[in-house]
Amino acid sequence: MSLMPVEDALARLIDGVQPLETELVALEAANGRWLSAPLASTRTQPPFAASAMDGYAVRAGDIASGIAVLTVIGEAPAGHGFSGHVGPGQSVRIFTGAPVPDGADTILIQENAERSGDQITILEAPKAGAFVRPAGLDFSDGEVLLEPPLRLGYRELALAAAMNHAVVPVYRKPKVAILATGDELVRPGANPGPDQIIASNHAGIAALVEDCGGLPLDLGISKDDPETLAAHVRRGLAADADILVTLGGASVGDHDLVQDVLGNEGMDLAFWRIAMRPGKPLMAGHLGKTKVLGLPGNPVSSLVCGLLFLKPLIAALLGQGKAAGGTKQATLGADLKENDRRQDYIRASLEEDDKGQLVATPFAKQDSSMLALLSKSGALIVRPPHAQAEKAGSTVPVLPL
Ligand SMILES: Nc1nc2c(c(=O)[nH]1)N[C@H]1C(S)=C(S)[C@@H](COP(=O)(O)OP(=O)(O)OC[C@H]3O[C@@H](n4cnc5c(N)ncnc54)[C@H](O)[C@@H]3O)O[C@H]1N2
Ligand code: MOO
Repeated sequence: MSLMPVEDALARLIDGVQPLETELVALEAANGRWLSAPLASTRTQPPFAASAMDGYAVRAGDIASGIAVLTVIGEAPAGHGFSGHVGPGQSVRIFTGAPVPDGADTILIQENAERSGDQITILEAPKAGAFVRPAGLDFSDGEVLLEPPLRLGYRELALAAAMNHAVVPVYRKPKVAILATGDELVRPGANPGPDQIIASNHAGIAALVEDCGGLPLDLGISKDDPETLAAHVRRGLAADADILVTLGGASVGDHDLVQDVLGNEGMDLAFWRIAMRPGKPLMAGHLGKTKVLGLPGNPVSSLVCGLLFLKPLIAALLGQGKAAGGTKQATLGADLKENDRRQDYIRASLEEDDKGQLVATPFAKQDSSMLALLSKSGALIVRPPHAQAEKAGSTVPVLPL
């Protein structure tokens, strides 16, 4: 049985995937969304030379000539500029954020002035231009400050607001329908029968979808019979899912019906069975406009395949092009034996040694049903097919989790 290399499968899955449509969303709803077009400022910020401190707007020339006392001729709070002109020997009471009045060019902070009526005595002379923010210090009208690929977070949203955008263009969230399969499965919180277990993959994959910027859609659990499975699949298609993820039923057992049922529904198969561990029975195809990803049932296989395949697929739909590999180099913390033909993703702890170097130590047990072990893992050590035995202390690529 030939198995497809991981890189080939990933390329087949991602190549030619076009980003989804753009929608305009209010800033309040845009946290975590992926920007779909460059965003230029509609303003210069600050739009005028502004005071950075509370104090007095003065003339640098007066200070240089050694004047010690100035007359206060008006006031400029933030939002209310002083409309007159500051002449020699004069100053204006000013507050942080207010426009520096015409004629003035320097701020004397109030701690360094003593006021008496409309006179101030300079206690400590400011440097010329002190505490004045020139117009455009932050950015200028027309400047492109945010560009895709970019996920909008708190800093970007504050900046978009300062640029005077109330709405931003973002890619529509990919809708990911998730369907678990198996007579043995019940939802978390239910009472399992004696031969049943709790369906766990759904919760993990849905969270991963959200982390990637997608919208998970729960299609529930289908029994292992073709009609029920087909009905669930049709519900996913009717909901206009961009991606249909099936969980389990992807292997070769008599009750692994997913591929047959999807085939009957008209799926074009792109690939099935990958040279990787965990995750060998991974399957992909498309049903009309809906991309289909069949993840293996074993929980760790499901989540690792989600990370390696579903995540880049969602990224491509959100305009991120080819997602980077994301591996780092780490020192191996224990010996590894030689690898077979499947690319291995070995669950490992990840720690920093006293020199700040990452150390990845593989766990002894690697069964693909062990979720507790996965949650303890800091990284997956990536072992290419047929990799030679490796001694502790050598350098290996790791995928931090
Ligand atoms: N004769 C062979 N048997 C198997 C092969 C093979 O090549 N030849 N491949 C094995 C590998 S590798 C994997 S991975 C599994 C995956 O098979 P399926 O995708 O068909 O998954 P199921 O058989 O439905 O389930 C496997 C296992 O995972 C549990 N499961 C399923 N769904 C969930 C869920 N949503 N939440 C939690 N646990 C789930 C299920 O109860 C089984 O224990 O096949 C091997 N067999
Ligand atoms: O691929 Mo399976 O995921 O080895 O358990």
